[in-house]
Amino acid sequence: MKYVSTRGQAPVLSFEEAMLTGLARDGGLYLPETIPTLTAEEIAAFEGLSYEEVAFRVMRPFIGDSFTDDEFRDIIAKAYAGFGHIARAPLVELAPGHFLLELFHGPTLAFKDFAMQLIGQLFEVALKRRGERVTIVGATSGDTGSAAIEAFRGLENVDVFILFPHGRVSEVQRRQMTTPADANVHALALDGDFDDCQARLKDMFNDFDFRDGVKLAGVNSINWARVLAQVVYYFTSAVALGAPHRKVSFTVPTGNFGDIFAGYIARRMGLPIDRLVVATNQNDILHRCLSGQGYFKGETIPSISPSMDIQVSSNFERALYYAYDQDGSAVAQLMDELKAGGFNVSQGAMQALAEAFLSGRASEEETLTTIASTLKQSGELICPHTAVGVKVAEETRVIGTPMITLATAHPAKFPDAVEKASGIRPPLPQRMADLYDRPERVTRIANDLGAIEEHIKGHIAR
Ligand SMILES: Cc1ncc(COP(=O)(O)O)c(C=O)c1O
Ligand SMILES: N[C@@H](CCOP(=O)(O)O)C(=O)O
Repeated sequence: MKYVSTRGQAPVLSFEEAMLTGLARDGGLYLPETIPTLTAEEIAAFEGLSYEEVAFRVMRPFIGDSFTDDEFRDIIAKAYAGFGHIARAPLVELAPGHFLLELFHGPTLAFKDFAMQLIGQLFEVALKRRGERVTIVGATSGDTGSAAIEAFRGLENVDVFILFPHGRVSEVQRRQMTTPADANVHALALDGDFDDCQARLKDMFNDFDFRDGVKLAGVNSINWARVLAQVVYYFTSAVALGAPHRKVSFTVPTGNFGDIFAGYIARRMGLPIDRLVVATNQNDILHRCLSGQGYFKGETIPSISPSMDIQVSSNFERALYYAYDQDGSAVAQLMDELKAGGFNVSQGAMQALAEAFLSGRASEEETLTTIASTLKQSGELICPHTAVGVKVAEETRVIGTPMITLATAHPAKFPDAVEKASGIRPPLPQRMADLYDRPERVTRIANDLGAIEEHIKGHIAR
């Protein structure tokens, strides 16, 4: 299995190399050269299997010879052992035909744990075997950062630096990043928004002296392994509702487009997905683009679903690559135009995107109302990101086809918004009950590439 860049100018790599490399050296994102498929019989056979076994069968064809079967099974087992639910990703019925896929039973209470716990194990095995050490830098709007810290804290061969937008994450998210005491963990509060954090991260990858000097690695969904791990729960949930014998639809609260893109991959692997719906908050650049208005950056307005406050949606580049018939130079041209403010999508590519995705948006008011109405109708207390999904799913689902909305975070990560909407302040799980009492450790940093690079160079373990 070989991996190629969306911009067509970077070395072709193995799974392990692509995972450790992060951003391609031409600025693009790695994708498998071909997408393996599963037959209807192979998918039907997932029924009744453990999450771990399905994870093995779905991901194995993408791994090539980077890990042996025994190694890979062992890694998967360790990755999900700490989840607080035996099903790992349980389904809950909200209303007849509308289901929530609860993705918040991992250690940091968001869907990011599914991929991050896995790649923590994958990195550890690969780095030990190679005798290498890496510097992981991550950009976060709140959830990737805490999941990465949890997955990599205390590991011998890794330093972790997380850039988060100062004042734009929830207090729980911030404390999850600033309270771990491990020496290899560094939380950096950047003066800017998430797009600034992600832009500086990509700048670091494109600064080859720095990149090679610190052995930079990435665990954002830049990293293909992150997306791959998220493909699995599309299969487990769809099969639980009758796939491949019937179609199912998904609505995905979306920001950086990694989670919905994993659904797109599941469909291309053979999972019969009917509707794949992108749900955005008031930062609705993706909804506007999928509605035919081009992809033009605006100001990011802070919302009550802060993890989705994103304008430059990294994985949309991967969707564009397929929409433009895998033409790397066309994608590179669009990404150049994006630097100058945005681009229009060609008619053919727009048609391909429209065949793949539907979209919708929820305003702040609609998000609050949905938290309240969902509680009233089903007894489920949901986080604001999930509420964006539920609202859009209700508008786009069709009778006769089950709709699965991805519940991407636990409501306790966003207690202020949830309390405002429902009157209930969701408590943190017992194991995190002292989060507000733990001392914080954080460095405030300017939105300046040189300053960030100097800080990292001065703080990596030698
Ligand atoms: C809770 C939550 N919901 C939804 C999203 C959006 O997911 P994605 O960035 O994969 O589109 C994020 C951020 O990634 C998130 O943290
Ligand atoms: N919402 C994310 C943003 C980063 O997304 P990623 O999937 O590329 O890591 C977050 O919570 O940090």
